[in-house]
Amino acid sequence: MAEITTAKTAGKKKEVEVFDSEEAVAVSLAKYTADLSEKFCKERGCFTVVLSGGSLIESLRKLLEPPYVDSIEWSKWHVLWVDERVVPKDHVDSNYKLAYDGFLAQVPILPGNVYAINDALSAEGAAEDYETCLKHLVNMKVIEASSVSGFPKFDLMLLGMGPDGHVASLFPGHQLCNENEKWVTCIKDSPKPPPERITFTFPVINSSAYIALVICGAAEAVAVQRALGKDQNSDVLPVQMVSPEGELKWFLDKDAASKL
Ligand SMILES: O=C(O)[C@H](O)[C@@H](O)[C@H](O)[C@H](O)COP(=O)(O)O
Repeated sequence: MAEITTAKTAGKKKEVEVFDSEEAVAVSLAKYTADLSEKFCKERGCFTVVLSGGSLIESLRKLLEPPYVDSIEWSKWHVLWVDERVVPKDHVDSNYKLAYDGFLAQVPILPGNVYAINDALSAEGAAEDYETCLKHLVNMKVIEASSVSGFPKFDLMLLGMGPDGHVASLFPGHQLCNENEKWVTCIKDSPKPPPERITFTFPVINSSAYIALVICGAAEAVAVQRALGKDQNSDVLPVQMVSPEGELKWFLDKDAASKL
């Protein structure tokens, strides 16, 4: 049985759900994503979904099966990345390749609605180019603009977390965690290889309507404990800075939640 904790602070809703297994996380994540897809396709005529790299893509596998594979309005999806490694799109480290091979190639999302980074550019160039792409999509009203922050407001952001508490390519103690003007920026000294990446900034992440933080495995348990337990440590982990305008839901398996 899943354990659920829900809290509302200053109008923001945060829910933490602990599942018995990664399989149960994947089942619930598929329903959560499909329900939001239905809501936004009905309300806005499209659905903007932001992916991260890592194990998240594997956790989306239930969307590739009935009933969701047939019921989701895939042609209304617009897919972007919260972070990407600065490597060619066919490189083993590419988040695009990971998502394409493991997910996108198996559903009828329109190729023109999949926004990969320009892999012909430098890290700085790719970040600027991606920000320009976001601005265009906001102007076209594919992506909403937040009336609170003015930053792009994605319908659903799907985030993983590293054992050190990083999200996207925003690492503990790194100055990029404090970037508050740019929409997309680059890092050239990522502690997790490869070193060059582009990433959305916290103002963009936190303007989201919905964020799912999907965390499985014992390696992440200490960071989960620091973020959700009674933490005495004054250093704030990037994952603790995730605080969307809309709703935040943590999907944890019991190993990730083992220190709570
Ligand atoms: O490009 C990346 O490295 C990812 O976007 C990164 O932020 C990832 O989501 C976390 O590191 C969690 O990865 P795991 O789920 O594989 O632990």
